Order: sequence, then C-alpha cells, then structure tokens
Amino acid sequence: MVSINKEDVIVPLDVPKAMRETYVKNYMEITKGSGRLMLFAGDQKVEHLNDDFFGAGVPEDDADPEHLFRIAAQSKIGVFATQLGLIARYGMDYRDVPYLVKVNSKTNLVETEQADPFSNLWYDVDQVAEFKENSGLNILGVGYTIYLGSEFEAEMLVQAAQIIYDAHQHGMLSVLWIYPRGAAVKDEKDPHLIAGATGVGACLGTDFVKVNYPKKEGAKSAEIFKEAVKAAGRTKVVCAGGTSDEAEAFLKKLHDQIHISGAEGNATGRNIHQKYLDEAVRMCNAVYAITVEDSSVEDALKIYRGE
Ligand SMILES: O=P(O)(O)OC[C@H]1O[C@](O)(COP(=O)(O)O)[C@@H](O)[C@@H]1O
Repeated sequence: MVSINKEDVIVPLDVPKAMRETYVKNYMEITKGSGRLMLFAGDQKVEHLNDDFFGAGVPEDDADPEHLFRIAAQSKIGVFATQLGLIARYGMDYRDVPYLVKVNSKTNLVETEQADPFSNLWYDVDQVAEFKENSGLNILGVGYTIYLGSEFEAEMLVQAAQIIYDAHQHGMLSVLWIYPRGAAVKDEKDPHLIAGATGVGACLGTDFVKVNYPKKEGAKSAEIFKEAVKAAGRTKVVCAGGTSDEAEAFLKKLHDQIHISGAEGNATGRNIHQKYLDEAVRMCNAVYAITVEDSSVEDALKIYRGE
C-alpha cells in the first residue's frame, strides 16, 4: 500500500487560498490517498465512435453506454472520465461514482493523413462547476486532449491553459491527454517526443498528464519512458492503456510503468470495458490493486481471476 498525507500534496499557486482545502480533498480522493491516479477512461464513444463497443471480439455488454457506469460503480477506481452529456444521462443512478469531465473530444472519422487533428472545447470549466452544483455529483476534475504538433496546436494550448487555470480556481484537478499527432509528427511514440509532451504538460501546470507509452526499436519501453517522467517534474505522468491485450501482459506493463519508469498511475479504457461486466470489474480491481494498493502482478492476477 502506498499512501500520502494531506500535507504531502503540493498545491499549485494558481489555486486561490480559499480553494486550497478543496483541491487537497479532491487530490486525496482522486488518488485514494496513494498519490497515484487510477483513471477509468470512458471517452471513446466519441474518440473512436462505436468501433470499441460493438463488433468482433467485443462482448455485447459493451454496446450499452451504461456498461461503463456499471463498471465504474461496482469496481475500485480513482475516477471515471467521460463527457458531461453522458454523465448527465446516467449520473442520477450512479451518484457514488467519482467523475472527471472530459471537456473536449473529437471523432476518428477524419484520418490524420487527411487533416491535422483539432479537438475543440465543448464546455468551459464554469459550466462544469455549475453542473457539479446542480447535479450534486462528485466531480473531481476536468480532462482535455491536446494534439501537439497539429496545425491547430496553438488553439489547443490556449484552451488547455485556460481550463487548467479555471479548474484550479474551483479546486478541481486537471488531467491532460497529450498526443503528438499531425503531418509534422513523424513518430508519435518517439520517447524524446513523448518527453517533450510531458514537459509541455508541466508548463501548462496540469496535475496529471496522460501520454502514450513510448516505443523504439531495440529499446525497452519501461526504460525509455523514464525521460518523460523526469521531464514532467511535479506533474504526474500516466499512460493510456491502448487496445485490449491479454490480462497478464497488460498488468505486467502497468507494473513496469510504475516501478521502472516512475509513472504515477494509469488511464485505462478498452482493457477494462471490452469485457463482460463481471470480468471487467475484476480487471478494473486488478488495475487498481497495482496502481493504488501497490500490489504485485501475481496478486493483481489473482484478483482478476477471482481467486
Ligand atoms: O485505454 P484506452 O482504451 O487506450 O483509452 C485511453 C485513451 O485513449 C483514447 O482511446 C484515444 O486514443 P487514440 O486517439 O490514440 O486512439 C482515449 O479516448 C482514451 O481516453
């Protein structure tokens, strides 16, 4: 078990004095007192349309958006990230779930080869705060995606800066998804470029930055990922889960990211929700065990197998 005290939370100076306590409370809650983030990612209904939710290899449970809420409610998680509209439709039946509102999103219909990606803002943070107030839901933070290197990078950087600043005004946390992508980007998974991305996250002052796990011919990803963790400084780095993998390999990779690279959590979607509910809940609890409870891969696998 890893744990931090309230006093260990470094409160950024853009959080007003009156909101410092709220920020610390949200930080402790989103990390379950571990300092590490277990983010269950459920924004793919926009990002990947129905590709992740229906078709060969995807259990039928996943075709219904409520599957995501059932998993979030029945498993151990730090936070469930999805779009505000979906939360508004289901939140009344899932009041105990901790939420993170993804404030921008785009589909994958236009390929990167056709046009550089731009993910525009759907809601500003004041609307998220208003929604939190009106719904009474436990909204701990906001999330935003930047496509670094896109011709629309400048717009996304400004929007990200504003949403982080505004989130901090409300004592809410920020998670940036930063993916280098567009015609100017030769290799999205280049370790040096990923480290550039986490450094941008640090300069934007985000609490957490989520990037893809770097890949380089002949190199061990867990080793080359260290550059990105270092570049992020006080901003904590987590990795996207990627396409569904065999459970043991996925859990081992996550364990390496945390214990070799120095990542402070995970942001996992498909590897959890592309399963029937019972298995999805066990997988989610296994991911949580490695992240928050500091379990070994063997112990996490026992949780996954229901032993
Ligand atoms: O664990 P997963 O399914 O990769 O989800 C992690 C994140 O990556 C995304 O799927 C987007 O990734 P891509 O744009 O690279 O496809 C997000 O929608 C999601 O939050």
